[in-house]
Amino acid sequence: MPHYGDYQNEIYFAGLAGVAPKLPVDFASLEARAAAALPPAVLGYLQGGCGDEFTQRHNADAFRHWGMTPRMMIDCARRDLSIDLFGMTLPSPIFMSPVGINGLCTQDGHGDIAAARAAALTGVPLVQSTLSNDPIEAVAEALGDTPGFFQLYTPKDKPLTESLVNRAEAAGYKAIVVTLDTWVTGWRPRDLNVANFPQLRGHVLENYFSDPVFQAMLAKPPREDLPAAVRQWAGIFGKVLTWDDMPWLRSLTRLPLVLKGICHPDDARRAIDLGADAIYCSNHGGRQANGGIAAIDLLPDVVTASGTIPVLFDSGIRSGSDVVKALALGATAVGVGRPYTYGLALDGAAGAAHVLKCILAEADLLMAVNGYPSIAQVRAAGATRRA
Ligand SMILES: Cc1cc2nc3c(=O)[nH]c(=O)nc-3n(C[C@H](O)[C@H](O)[C@H](O)COP(=O)(O)O)c2cc1C
Ligand SMILES: O=C(O)C(=O)c1ccccc1
Repeated sequence: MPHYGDYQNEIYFAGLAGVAPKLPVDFASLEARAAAALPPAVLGYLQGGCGDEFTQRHNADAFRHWGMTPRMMIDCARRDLSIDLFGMTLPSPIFMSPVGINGLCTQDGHGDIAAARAAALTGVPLVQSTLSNDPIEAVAEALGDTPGFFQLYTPKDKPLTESLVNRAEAAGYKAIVVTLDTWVTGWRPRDLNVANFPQLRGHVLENYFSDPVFQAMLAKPPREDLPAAVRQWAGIFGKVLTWDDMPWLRSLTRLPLVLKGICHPDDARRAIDLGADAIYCSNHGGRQANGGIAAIDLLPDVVTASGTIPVLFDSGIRSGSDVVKALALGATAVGVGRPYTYGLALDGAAGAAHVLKCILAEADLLMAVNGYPSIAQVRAAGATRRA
């Protein structure tokens, strides 16, 4: 069983030899470092959100009004952070949320591979976006034995959708995560003010360009006429999905089917009735709709509606204590988004792995101090909303 809290001692002991951690251990310092290092357009796309970014800020701030009560005299010398998901036992309760511009986070343009290596280094599963600078097959290889889940942006073209899902299955991905909230892009002032949308500049489209069904839609290979390929992509990117599409989505795969972007308990119930294997409660980090309620405040009702079906959660996770709170509120597994991308940008796979290790160390030590030896105990203890 990994002892995630040991990362703390590693850091302090390295300090005895005069070595401080290469990257900060807290989100605020990490974000400041990334802001200084990243090209402004990449930073704006990563850091930015919808409208005046109220929902995005509130996602993170809302964790402050949830609290946990420590319990004493419980043997927590060894903590078990493992969870069961999709028939697998995973060593920790976190995963890497899909981020479609991981590819641009490293200078070599292979940030998707670096993210997969970070997953392999930590055992933290990666949800790999459809948007990628490297094809999902290469990303799967870099994952080694660590599980990957494929996040599907459902194209308007059904044969292309089928091809992407078949490729993900063949490459060994363990679940299909269909994102529901991004068939159209939310209003993002930071990107609009500099007229920058990376996909339209030909970035992160490798899964389309490498796909035989997509290639057959073009007169020339994508790299020989990039503007035409990008136009084609823009034309087919986002299918408007409705509940009537669920039987078709369900028929695409035997892998567990996860619906990402569910925020309302009625939607969770409907998804489960129509065959979803897991619910992914998320508001896309406040990038898609502004003015909404913080995702963590929506989680408890979604969990109740989901019964025994697993609930994945992300949006606003910045620390180990955020992870523990989300688990206490009923999440089965918790997604880290922006924090790992900053690590990726600053130090590639090692940087992203550092961020994940810090979050896990803090979560583990919090469980130790609070008297929760396992995730089941965290969940049983719950969290309280402050007035
Ligand atoms: C730059 C960026 C790109 C993203 N790309 C995708 C994507 O391709 N697919 C997807 O389902 N979600 C995508 N997301 C949303 C994340 O999966 C996740 O829901 C979000 O980052 C959670 O918010 P947080 O990072 O503020 O915690 C993206 C998020 C960011 C920051
Ligand atoms: O930037 C995003 O959050 C994202 O997931 C996305 C992907 C494609 C088109 C628009 C937004």
